[in-house]
Amino acid sequence: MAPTTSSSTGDFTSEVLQALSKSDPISSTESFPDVPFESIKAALDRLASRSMVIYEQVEREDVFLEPEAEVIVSHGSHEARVFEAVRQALDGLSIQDLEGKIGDKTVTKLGQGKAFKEKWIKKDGAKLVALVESINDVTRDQLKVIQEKHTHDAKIVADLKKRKLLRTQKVISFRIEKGPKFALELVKEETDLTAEMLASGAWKTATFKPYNFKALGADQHAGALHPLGKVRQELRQIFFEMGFSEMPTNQFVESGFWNFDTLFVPQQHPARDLQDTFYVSDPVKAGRPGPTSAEDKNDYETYFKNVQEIHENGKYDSIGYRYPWSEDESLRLVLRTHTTSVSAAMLHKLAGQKKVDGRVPPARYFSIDRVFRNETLDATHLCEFHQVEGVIADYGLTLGGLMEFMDMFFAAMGVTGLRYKPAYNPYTEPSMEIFSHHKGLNKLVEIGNSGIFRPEMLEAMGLPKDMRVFGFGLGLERPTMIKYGISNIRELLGHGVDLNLIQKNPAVRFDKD
Ligand SMILES: N[C@@H](Cc1ccccc1)C(=O)O
Repeated sequence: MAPTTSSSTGDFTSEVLQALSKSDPISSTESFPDVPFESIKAALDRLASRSMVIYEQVEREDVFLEPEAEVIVSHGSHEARVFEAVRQALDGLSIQDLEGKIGDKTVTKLGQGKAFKEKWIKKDGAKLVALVESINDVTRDQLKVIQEKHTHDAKIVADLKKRKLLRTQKVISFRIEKGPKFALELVKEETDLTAEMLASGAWKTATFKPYNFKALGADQHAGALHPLGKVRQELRQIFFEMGFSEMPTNQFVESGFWNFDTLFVPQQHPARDLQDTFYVSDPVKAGRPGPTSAEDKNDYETYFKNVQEIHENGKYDSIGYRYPWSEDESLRLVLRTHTTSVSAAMLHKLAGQKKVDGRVPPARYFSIDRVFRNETLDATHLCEFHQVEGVIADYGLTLGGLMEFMDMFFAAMGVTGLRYKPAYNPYTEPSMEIFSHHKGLNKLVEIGNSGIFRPEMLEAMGLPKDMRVFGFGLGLERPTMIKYGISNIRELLGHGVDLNLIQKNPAVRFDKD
């Protein structure tokens, strides 16, 4: 790289050092009136970081001439011009002639007044005559000083300002003095210790640049949390605080058995149609349900048979659906349409768990994970979404208790004033859709689905007759969109997501109604 001179790089360090060697301290605006503020500041920072100079910023008010004052400096004050015109006319001047000579009515008028007051001229009949040989044009002299120095005696400045001849302007300058390591030359500071320096021994005399611990550092392009992940985390916290434990939902593909049959969804149910469910084409079928680990001692064979029987012939005081149940249909692989398939597996395991005080212990489970439905895509629907699911298994549960629980759960999310509407699910009876009043839309919107699981489902698993199980489900996307003010689901999930939105959305959110 070609060597560059200091002025071509805009580096004023050597100019500053030169100026300081001649007088100390100096003022930046006096020593370098034409150098831009930023260049001076950059040079001073460099020098100060090496203790070569010490500087401080000072603010002062400079005065500048108004256009009228500029005219006075070049032509004399009004009164001086009047006096000069009168003095030059050896036997006096009429007022009209004076006006003609000066060529400006206001200057003539104001100047006359002041010249009279100063006793420089007087009226002699119809004429004006001079009273003195010469005068001192004090105003002009004062303005000349100010034009050069931009400052003067405070009283003079105040007077001239009152006469609207001056304006003031704030000027920022630096007061600069020599620092403890002052020198005329800036020593090159090394930023790296190189192999050459070690080999030549140059490291012994080199000056190293100190670390700048105040530097902000380069942008790290670190990962950012997705809004869905953040709201999911908030919900997990609510569940944990309410005594729930998390279900394993890491299996997106289920058999029809777990996704539908265990939940008493008949094999002809429209939800199982191709239009609603994604079936897996390879492999088409799962094996029969069985233990998920070596420790899993549950009886899957009996359960499988019970499910078949309750569908086909009825059992547990239920007449069932009475249709020829197909094992092939039950073993077809599907992308799970809800996480209730996992709830079913967990409740089945609960039934086989060791009894506590002679009975199946109460339990609370939740999950928040992906489900898949063959939906027509639009601004609020994708063919996959995240389902928030909860189940509570206990004795003596009532529908009123479910409503009270849902009120509490949603209140923890900041949603109050719930309304319930009777609904239908094949696996719950009674079932309720949950609504909340949406202030923005000014109407009730559905925010969840819930119910008490049917005995056909629970007793097939082997759960005791007097155990009741609440279940509920809601989407994670809708509350997230409301909380983050996103109106199109495609901006939240999928390839249309704006990464800026993900990176910029706040870590702390002030929820709006
Ligand atoms: N599975 C239901 C939610 C639900 C779960 C449990 C009981 C009742 C309803 C849904 O997908 O909407």
